[in-house]
Amino acid sequence: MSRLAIKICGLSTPETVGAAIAAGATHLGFVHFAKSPRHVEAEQLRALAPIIPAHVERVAVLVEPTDEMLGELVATNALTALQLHGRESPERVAAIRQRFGLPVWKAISVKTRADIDAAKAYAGAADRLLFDAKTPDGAALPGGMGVRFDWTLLRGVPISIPWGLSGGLGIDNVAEAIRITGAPMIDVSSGVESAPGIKSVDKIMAFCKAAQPL
Ligand SMILES: O=C(O)c1ccccc1NCC(=O)[C@H](O)[C@H](O)COP(=O)(O)O
Repeated sequence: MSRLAIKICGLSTPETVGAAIAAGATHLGFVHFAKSPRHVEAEQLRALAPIIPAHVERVAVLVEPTDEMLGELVATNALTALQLHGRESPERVAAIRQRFGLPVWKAISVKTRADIDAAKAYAGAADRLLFDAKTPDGAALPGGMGVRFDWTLLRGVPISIPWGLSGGLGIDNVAEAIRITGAPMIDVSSGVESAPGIKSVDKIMAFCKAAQPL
């Protein structure tokens, strides 16, 4: 069985980036979305990059980004993937992948089984799907709100490209989420925070341990 991939999302400081790496995270997420308490600018990303070893992936999280915005982030040379967390169409996902030459992930907002079925449209366009909970209507953010969906919706669903599970994961439920879904990758943000946008070193450590019990 291959190793579980763990993405700690919404990082912004050297201390918490270091903690995620030490805890065994395989992927680090950096949110570039002005309304988010986790927003990082391209300059912050550039400054954090040197402390991240090459084997750890760095993923920018964006919501319906313009090409100009993408160009600025990709030019930092700090990234290994782009995660699109808005209403980007399969055509837009494919165009971004072709233009910027990085793997592109598509977040799929899930409330019902139909949302999961609709994700099939991204096969061939996205390099990875991230099944995340749909945030409430009118919410300020499309992710990072600690909302979970019914994990049993993923049971028995054939998914033809790499994928991950996200939304409302935390120290107390991550093992159960993996058991129910068989997710090869998990992603967490608010579940390892002490306040919105403030990552907790202790919670990052505990989460990674809970996800990979010996
Ligand atoms: O985290 C944010 O602030 C954010 C803002 C805009 C778009 C996406 C965002 N986060 C996406 C993520 O990948 C989160 O890790 C994911 O939604 C899970 O969050 P949580 O339920 O808090 O663990």
